[in-house]
Amino acid sequence: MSIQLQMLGTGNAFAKKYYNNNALVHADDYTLMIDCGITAPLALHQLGIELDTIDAILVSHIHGDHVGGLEEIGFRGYFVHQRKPVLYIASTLISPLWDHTLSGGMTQEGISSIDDIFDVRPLEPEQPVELAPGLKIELIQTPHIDGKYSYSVLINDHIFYSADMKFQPQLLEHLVRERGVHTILHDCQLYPPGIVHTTLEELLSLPDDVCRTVKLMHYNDTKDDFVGKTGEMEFIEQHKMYTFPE
Ligand SMILES: Nc1ccn([C@@H]2O[C@@H]3COP(=O)(O)O[C@H]3[C@H]2O)c(=O)n1
Ligand SMILES: [Zn+2]
Ligand SMILES: [Zn+2]
Repeated sequence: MSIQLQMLGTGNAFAKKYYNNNALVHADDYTLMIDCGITAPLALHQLGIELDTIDAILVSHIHGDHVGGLEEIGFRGYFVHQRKPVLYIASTLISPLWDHTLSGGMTQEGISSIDDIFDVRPLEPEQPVELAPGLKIELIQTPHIDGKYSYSVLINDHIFYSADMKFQPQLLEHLVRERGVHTILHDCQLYPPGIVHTTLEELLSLPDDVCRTVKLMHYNDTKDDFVGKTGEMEFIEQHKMYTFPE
């Protein structure tokens, strides 16, 4: 079965032309949302996608452009739909997400923990989980902010979806050459220095066989200036539906 991917947004944290870098992954009639940033509820609305068509949300790390929409989604589930959204999240991120991000806005009578709002399904890195027939995910811990956890996602063994991450050429080579990854969706900082992200320059330095698999996302508003300057790597466009072989 093929996987369909639609980015709700492809922008970086400060982009204004593009929504936050969040994705919908469709496997048959199951839909997984990867990250739920500040702009995710608006992007869903603009696309005419109802919340109840999303089967689960997966969180890569705790930054606003990746989790900032969870309060709205959680409250809508609690007060409007009387349904807890399913939340796949690395076990190390559960307490940071609730204690440092969500609890300030959401704690009230009847709501005292993340489990009151979400159907939390803890994940461990390198332990694949089948979410639905035809959709398997595996978290891979990748470096982003020193001292904080962040997890990229391997989809059906062959599609690597980067969380925000510093350049990891050895990991990317390993994924393509040893693990059969055919598509790498990678965050891309167009201007150096990357510091907490991978730059276009770094991605262009990858060997050809790896470079060929890379598609660029999480870019800034001047992305059009770089069209034709990214070698074999193409920019993923928000809202367009892409089909990848399994
Ligand atoms: N050490 C840091 C930490 C964060 N940042 C910026 O803040 C953004 C938070 O969301 P992001 O998508 O991870 O991108 C980060 C950097 O732009 C940064 O530039 N340097
Ligand atoms: Zn980000
Ligand atoms: Zn980040």
